[in-house]
Amino acid sequence: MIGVVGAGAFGTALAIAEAAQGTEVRLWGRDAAAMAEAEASRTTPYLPGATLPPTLACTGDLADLATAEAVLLVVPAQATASFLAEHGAALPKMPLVLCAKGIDARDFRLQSQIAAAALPHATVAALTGPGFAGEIAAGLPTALTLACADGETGRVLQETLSTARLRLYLTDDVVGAELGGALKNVVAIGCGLIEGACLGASARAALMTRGFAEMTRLAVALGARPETLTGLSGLGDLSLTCGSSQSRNFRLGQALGAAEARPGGTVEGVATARAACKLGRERGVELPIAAAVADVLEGRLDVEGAMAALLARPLKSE
Ligand SMILES: NC(=O)C1=CN([C@@H]2O[C@H](COP(=O)(O)OP(=O)(O)OC[C@H]3O[C@@H](n4cnc5c(N)ncnc54)[C@H](OP(=O)(O)O)[C@@H]3O)[C@@H](O)[C@H]2O)C=CC1
Ligand SMILES: O=C(CO)COP(=O)(O)O
Repeated sequence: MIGVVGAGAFGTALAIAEAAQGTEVRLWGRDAAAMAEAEASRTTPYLPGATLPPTLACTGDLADLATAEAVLLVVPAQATASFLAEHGAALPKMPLVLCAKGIDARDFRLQSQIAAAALPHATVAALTGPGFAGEIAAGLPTALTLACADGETGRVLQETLSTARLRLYLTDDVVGAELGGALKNVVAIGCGLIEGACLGASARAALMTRGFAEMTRLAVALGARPETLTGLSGLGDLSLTCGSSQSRNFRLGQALGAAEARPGGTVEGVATARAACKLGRERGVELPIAAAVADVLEGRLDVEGAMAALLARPLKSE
């Protein structure tokens, strides 16, 4: 049995993908009444049109996950620390697969660092890469990165979690995989800003490419291997989210660029932009794009001002 903790769009999509091949899955959500409603109706407001497969059970009681062979943690990145502090002891002592994409804005820790501190004896892995919840739930072909420092646990998880439609590639570079997934959200907001402000496809390609260089610089300074960033979890997810309005990060940028109201929902790149700037300052890594995105998000610059600041930087070699 696979346990999934966090019953939003992505947690439910992963639960559906695993259960679609007949695996028993238990999906936990913090709102017991909403979970009872999902269990009865076989639907969820987070994924309109999706049907929960028969082997997927919804619950509001973490004790129902006690026999899970692995647990996927899919609460938003900014909630991981408080969730593990409150409920970590109730999770089964089985590998914990971290699925959120973000850096904690309070103490600048990665998800794996938060989990290691909260559950020092747990084996943790990260699941990241290009995949929209709606597409995964619909059974469309998707490839993701599974990162685990322990090779044998990683191989078992890769076998257990891969399905006919969801193909997991394995790496032991947890820091690289996590940072690819977290930092691409910041660049996706930037690309959305360009789209919303009608600054053109050329500007978007430039921001995406220079954003990728910036992601790699910071990730390597924090211990990642550069080739991890060229894989699914970095370049793969960047290319998905920097050009699709299915991405909430891209959509937020688009709305701000067009001077429209901010859409709601989980937009991980907002907190991560600020956290990345802090980590960059600490490590002496220049992050002009993350800084420009943070400046716009926090109202210090408008899109034109941010673009002017980027264009005025000294000319560089590539
Ligand atoms: N959606 C996608 O396509 C993808 C998302 N991700 C990542 O997955 C993570 C989750 O995103 P997503 O599922 O889309 O977000 P959603 O906004 O769809 O859902 C978030 C879920 O987390 C729950 N939640 C929030 N805070 C807590 C908490 N403190 N304790 C327990 N549960 C909590 C919410 O509960 P409630 O309903 O009660 O508010 C909700 O069920 C993000 O890091 C995102 O980057 C990764 C790849 C794809
Ligand atoms: O990370 C994602 C797809 O890989 C989802 O992107 P958003 O969080 O921007 O919607």
